[in-house]
Amino acid sequence: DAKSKVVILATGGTIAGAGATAANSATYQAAKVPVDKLIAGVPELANVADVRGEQVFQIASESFTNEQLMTLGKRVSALAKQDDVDGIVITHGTDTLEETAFFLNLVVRSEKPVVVVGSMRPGSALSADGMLNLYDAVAVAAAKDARGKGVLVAMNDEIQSGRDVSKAINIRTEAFKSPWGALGMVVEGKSYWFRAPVKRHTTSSEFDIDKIEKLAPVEVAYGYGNMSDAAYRAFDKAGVKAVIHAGTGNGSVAKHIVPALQELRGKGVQVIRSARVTGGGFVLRNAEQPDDKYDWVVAHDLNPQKARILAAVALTATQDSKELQRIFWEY
Ligand SMILES: NC(=O)CC[C@H](N)C(=O)O
Repeated sequence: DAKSKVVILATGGTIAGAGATAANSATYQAAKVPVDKLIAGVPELANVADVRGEQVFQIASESFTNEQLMTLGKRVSALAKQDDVDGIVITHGTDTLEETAFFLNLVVRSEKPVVVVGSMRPGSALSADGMLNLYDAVAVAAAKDARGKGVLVAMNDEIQSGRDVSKAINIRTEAFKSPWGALGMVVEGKSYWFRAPVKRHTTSSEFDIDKIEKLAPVEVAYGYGNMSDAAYRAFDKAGVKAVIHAGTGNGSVAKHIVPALQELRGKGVQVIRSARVTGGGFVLRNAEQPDDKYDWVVAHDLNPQKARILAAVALTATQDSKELQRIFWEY
């Protein structure tokens, strides 16, 4: 059997990090080690695929911009169209890995496996997790049964849906959780599957990175007791197309914030209710707030940062709040 051909696109993060000593598991510099060195560090990759690397960026992922998402997405899409590419792995900082994975899940029109991977400890640390995570990610990207399941995240022996997964812990290697559970596991280079996503993604998506030029500006404000409307007024001045309200409980909105949000909506800004409560529920429409009356949108089960990604993509195609709500139900 010919081995699968997998391209590793490196963007930085802790998986490319280096610390002063092996005891530095948490204090180190991210985005230091080039992709060829990452690949050379795991000779076993050659057992599961023919791999080659490309250095796309060398950054910590909290600094990822919309322009960088676009650049990465267009590169993934171009590679996925090539006959000599069977799967793509993206090494990424963990802080915003969930956003990039969801973005690619929405806009890359390919059945080929796209697997995003990071690590919680730099390669220089005792019990570094990056090498096994990279091996697992390449093994999943090379696997035929990973095709058509949307963009995946392989971390800590688990295969997660890029749509659902979130960084939930900042220190432990079991940092990534999905409220709906992992899709499967990867053990010694073999994938084991237990469920598949039902939301629209990749080949069943109406969005296509090849046809998008610029993402819409969307900002997020966090809800809490005594919240003021200052952030929303500032976002409005800055020219946003949508605001994500990371509301309390069921995406609830303090009564003294409602007038500012209605004012923004009146000017055409979309108001999207997400929630700071992310353990495994979803925001119910017309509960806590009259969304129909105010012409607001609910983010379904998407956390605020994922809701930002979907809104930034969807608003390249429509400015209609009903369409936007349909998209939030379907993706
Ligand atoms: N574990 C990590 O990758 C975190 C490092 C850095 N903050 C980043 O997201 O790139």
